[in-house]
Amino acid sequence: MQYTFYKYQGTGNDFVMIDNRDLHFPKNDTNLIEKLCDRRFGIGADGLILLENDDSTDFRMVYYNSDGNESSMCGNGGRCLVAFAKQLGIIDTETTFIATDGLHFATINDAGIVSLQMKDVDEVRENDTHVFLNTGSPHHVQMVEDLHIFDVRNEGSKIRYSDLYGKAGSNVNFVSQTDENKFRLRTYERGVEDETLSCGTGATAVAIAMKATGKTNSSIIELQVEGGNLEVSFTEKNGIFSHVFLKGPATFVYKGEIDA
Ligand SMILES: N[C@H](CCC[C@H](N)C(=O)O)C(=O)O
Repeated sequence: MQYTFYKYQGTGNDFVMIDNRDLHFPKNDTNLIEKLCDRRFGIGADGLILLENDDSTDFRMVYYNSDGNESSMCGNGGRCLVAFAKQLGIIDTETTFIATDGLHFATINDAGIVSLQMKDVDEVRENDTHVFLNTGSPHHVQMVEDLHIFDVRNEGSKIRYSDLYGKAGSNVNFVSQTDENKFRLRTYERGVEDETLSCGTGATAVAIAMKATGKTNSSIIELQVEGGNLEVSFTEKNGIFSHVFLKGPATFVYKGEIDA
């Protein structure tokens, strides 16, 4: 079977995007999705995203990690999907779409910068070594020294598979503060089972966790990730974070055909 795909990346978190409005794609074929995401035997990506029709919004987002399994919300993938929808002529400069964690409003400017509204966060679980919260995907957040030489893959894997997070596991973010409202993070991603160059729900989780734990008083946070820079902004009232926006570039790389 031949598939047309579009490759996108958002601060180095990369995706195979497929226009599935005609529902031709075999959504339950885990092995096919894993192969398409394989960086040697396939196209190569951290995840695969289907754009589908929806009765009450501009489109539906269906997200798969590179292990081939459907998963929870992907912030960078959501931003790339907005750019893809514009490339297909489905939207112009703003949209509302539906994803596994609910509705998302987003805008895209002429420079391809996408600002994506993320779900509200009403629970930030703090303890002495780390913070846990869900920004559409589950995230463990902990401060580390010497982040630039930290063993993210091994240390992240230990936490992801630990008793802390049971069978479902969690994404794991390691953070250092570089200024009052600036942080650097590196992320071990569940379902990729490796460090990725960026994680949008992770950057969102780090920004909220840093505010919740008093590391910053700002509500506009700059995140340096391995693949670039993201901005997260929010409103906080009585421990509830709303109007949460994840902003950054979403870039079309190439269009291709693959027999698989
Ligand atoms: N690996 C995540 C989903 C993708 C998250 C990440 N790519 C993002 O940009 O938010 C999970 O299974 O929870």
